[in-house]
Amino acid sequence: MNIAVVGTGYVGLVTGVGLSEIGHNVICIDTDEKKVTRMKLGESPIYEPGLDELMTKNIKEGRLQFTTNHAEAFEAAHAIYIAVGTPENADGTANLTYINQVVEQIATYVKKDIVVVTKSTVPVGTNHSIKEKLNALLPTETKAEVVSNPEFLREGSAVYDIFNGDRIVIGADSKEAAALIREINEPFGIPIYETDICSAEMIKYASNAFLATKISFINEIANVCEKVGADVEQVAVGMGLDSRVGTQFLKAGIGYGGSCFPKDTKALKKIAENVDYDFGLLSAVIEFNNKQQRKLLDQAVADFGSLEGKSIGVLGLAFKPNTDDIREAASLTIIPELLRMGAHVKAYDPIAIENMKKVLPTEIQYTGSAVEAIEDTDLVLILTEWDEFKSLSLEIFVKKMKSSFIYDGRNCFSLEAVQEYDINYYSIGRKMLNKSNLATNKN
Ligand SMILES: NC(=O)C1=CN([C@@H]2O[C@H](COP(=O)(O)OP(=O)(O)OC[C@H]3O[C@@H](n4cnc5c(N)ncnc54)[C@H](O)[C@@H]3O)[C@@H](O)[C@H]2O)C=CC1
Ligand SMILES: O=C(O)[C@H]1O[C@H](OP(=O)(O)OP(=O)(O)OC[C@H]2O[C@@H](n3ccc(=O)[nH]c3=O)[C@H](O)[C@@H]2O)[C@H](O)[C@@H](O)[C@@H]1O
Repeated sequence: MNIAVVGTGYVGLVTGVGLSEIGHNVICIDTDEKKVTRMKLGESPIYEPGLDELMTKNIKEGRLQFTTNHAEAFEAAHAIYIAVGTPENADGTANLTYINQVVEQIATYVKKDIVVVTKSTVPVGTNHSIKEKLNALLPTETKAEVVSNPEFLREGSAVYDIFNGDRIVIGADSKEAAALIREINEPFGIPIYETDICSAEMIKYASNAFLATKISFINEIANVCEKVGADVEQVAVGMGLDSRVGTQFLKAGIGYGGSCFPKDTKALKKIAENVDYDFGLLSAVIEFNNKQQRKLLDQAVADFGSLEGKSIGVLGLAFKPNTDDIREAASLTIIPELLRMGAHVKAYDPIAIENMKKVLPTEIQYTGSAVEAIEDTDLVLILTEWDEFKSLSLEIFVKKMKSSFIYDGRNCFSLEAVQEYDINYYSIGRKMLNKSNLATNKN
């Protein structure tokens, strides 16, 4: 099958590469010329383990091409996938500017019947309005069908997810269009769930909102655990043994970030508001997550008093490990606040430093290693659970830091391991290991 994929971000590029790997002829279009030039050489513009290799392979085998030219890309396409961004508007609603641009481009360049597949996360009703607009703009003899095919991949494991997802959702009103998209996807060997368009659009938002709720729930449990002397890690294991609860997404920490959970929870709240429904539970999840992202900061202020003049090492800038994405990361909440309070910040991340430099170019002292970031510091904050941090020897903290205060927002170390050292260790939902009575550190 010939497929055109519009937009080569995390979703478009990985989808395009995945579809070519299962045998389709794929042409990916992006308006960003620099990106397209790199991709033609087999270089991924995003950090995603395994992606470069798979791109190069499929380019060489002649199934994967890149262009900035929509007309060329649409010419032979049996289906056009839309995978452009749907960022957040200031009021929390989804911004459909890029989607609308693609609709115009399809209407301008498509000359035959076409099936348009929406991969982007869009509010319920968007696919119906895409179909209406297209059929109004296309010549009368040409017909467009629209299929909602939301994406569930995670950044950092996107290549794995595209071939090993739990389900592929196909939302369609037309049996023929649904059959075409089923046929395209069947080689993935992933269970396919067919439904109507509105339900497919809602499945995407409901899934992300549910996962965000699960994270906020375990984080609230963690906060109570700290106060009653329970250990959230053990509580999560015990809860997960019940298959109705499940073991995943019960990792307590400093809240969820990334380009989707924060944006999609707000968009769903707005979708409900637009039909006069107050989604109170979701509002609480969003509000609580904002507080949880500040948790280490609040704890540091409570323990140290003023942070002015303190040297603080930050380990981890990305919103989660194995990605260079810092969108809505806890680091973006915490670091500016530390700087405002007069602290000196040294920061290290294995791959997200370049992205952080675009936001805070001079205010932070970026280091080339984790060890340099912790050297001579009064306090270290761990914001992302990179394996590189988890495998650091705890002795290094004792040797290199001015005084060994580690505030771990991702529970990278076991309490048993930390207990072996002279370290003051605060983590999420677990006992605080307070070796040198923190009260004496207050300014
Ligand atoms: N990032 C993720 O892990 C996931 C994202 N999603 C959803 O997928 C959609 C895309 O997200 P990302 O891939 O993160 O976006 P992104 O922002 O990384 O990439 C979008 C790309 O589209 C290009 N573009 C914009 N307008 C264009 C046009 N008219 N023609 C050609 N290219 C155009 C941009 O230059 C950019 O390269 C969003 O709706 C998002 O919510 C869904 C699941 C996972
Ligand atoms: O719509 C999307 O864009 C995607 O959003 C998430 O994927 P992603 O944001 O890449 O990453 P996750 O692994 O879900 O992590 C999101 C955030 O939640 C946090 N998290 C996750 C799991 C957990 O147990 N605890 C926890 O705090 C992570 O640290 C991270 O900040 C979903 O997992 C994907 O299914 C979805 O396709």
